[in-house]
Amino acid sequence: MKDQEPLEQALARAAATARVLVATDYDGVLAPLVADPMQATPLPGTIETLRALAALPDVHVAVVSGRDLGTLRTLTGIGEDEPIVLIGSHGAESSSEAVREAMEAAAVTPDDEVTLTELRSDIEALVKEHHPLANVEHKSAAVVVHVRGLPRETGDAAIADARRVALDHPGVKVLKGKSVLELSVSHADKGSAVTALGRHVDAVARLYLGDDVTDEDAFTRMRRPDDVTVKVGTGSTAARYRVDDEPAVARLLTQLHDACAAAHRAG
Ligand SMILES: O=P(O)(O)OC[C@H]1O[C@H](O[C@H]2O[C@H](CO)[C@@H](O)[C@H](O)[C@H]2O)[C@H](O)[C@@H](O)[C@@H]1O
Repeated sequence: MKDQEPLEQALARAAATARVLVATDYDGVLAPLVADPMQATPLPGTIETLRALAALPDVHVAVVSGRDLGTLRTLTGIGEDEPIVLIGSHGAESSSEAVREAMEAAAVTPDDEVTLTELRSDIEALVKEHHPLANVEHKSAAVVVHVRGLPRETGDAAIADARRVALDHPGVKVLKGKSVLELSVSHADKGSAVTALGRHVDAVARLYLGDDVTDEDAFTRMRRPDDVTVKVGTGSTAARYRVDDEPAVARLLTQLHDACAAAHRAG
C-alpha cells in the first residue's frame, strides 16, 4: 500500500470514469459486528448513501455477502424493485440474472444438498453435546458455528471440533471468518460474482469494500488501474487501501457519492 495516490484522489478518479461499479460487503463493513447475527443492522445513513449512488447515471451498486440472499434483503431493507444488486452466499445467490448465469457452474448440486443435510445434523449434534455455548446458523448452502463473545478457549475448541467434522465430509469448503467457522457446499466466491457483475454493466472503475478473508477473493481479482479496493480494519490483505472501521466506510461512501455526483455535473 505504498507509493500510490491517496484514497480520496483514487475515488475521484474512479468517479470520473464512464461507468462505475460500487460493491460492498455487509457484516463488518456496512453493519458493525454484534453477537446475534440477526441483529446486525447497517450504520445509519449507509443504505441511503448506496441508494443515492445507485440513482446516479452510470453508477451501479451491489451489496455482497456471505449471508443468504433472503437474509441480506431483510437486513439491508433493500427492496426487490430497487436498482441495487444483492449477491448472497459468497456469490452463489444473486438478485441479478447476469450474475446467476455467470455463477451457474458453481451452483449447488443435488449431491451437495445431501452433503449439507448430513453436515447440518453432525454440526447440530456436536454443538448440542460438546459446545452448548456456541450457536449454529443455517444458510442455504452452509452451516456456520458462531463463537462470538465466548471465552477464547471455549470458542477455539468448538471451531477445532467443527473443522474435524468437515473432514468427514469430502468436498466441504471450510471458511474461517470472524468468530465463526463456516462449512459450505457452495463452489462460488465473491470475486467471481463481483467481476461477473462488473462485466455485465461494463464497469470501467470497480470499487470493493470488505473486512474478512472471503473478501480477499474480490480484492485479488480487482487489479485494474481504475479499481479501488478497500480493506476495513486490521489483518493482511490484497486490497490497495485500508480504512479503520464501519464509520469510516460510511464517510467513504458519502465522499464517493459526492465525487460521482460532481463528475456527472461536470459532464
Ligand atoms: O460476507 P459478510 O457480509 O461479511 O458476512 C460474513 C458472515 O457474517 C455474519 O457473521 C459475522 O457477523 C455476525 C453479526 O455481526 C457476528 O456475530 C459474527 O461473529 C461475524 O462473523 C454471518 O452470521 C455469517 O453467516 C456470514 O457468512
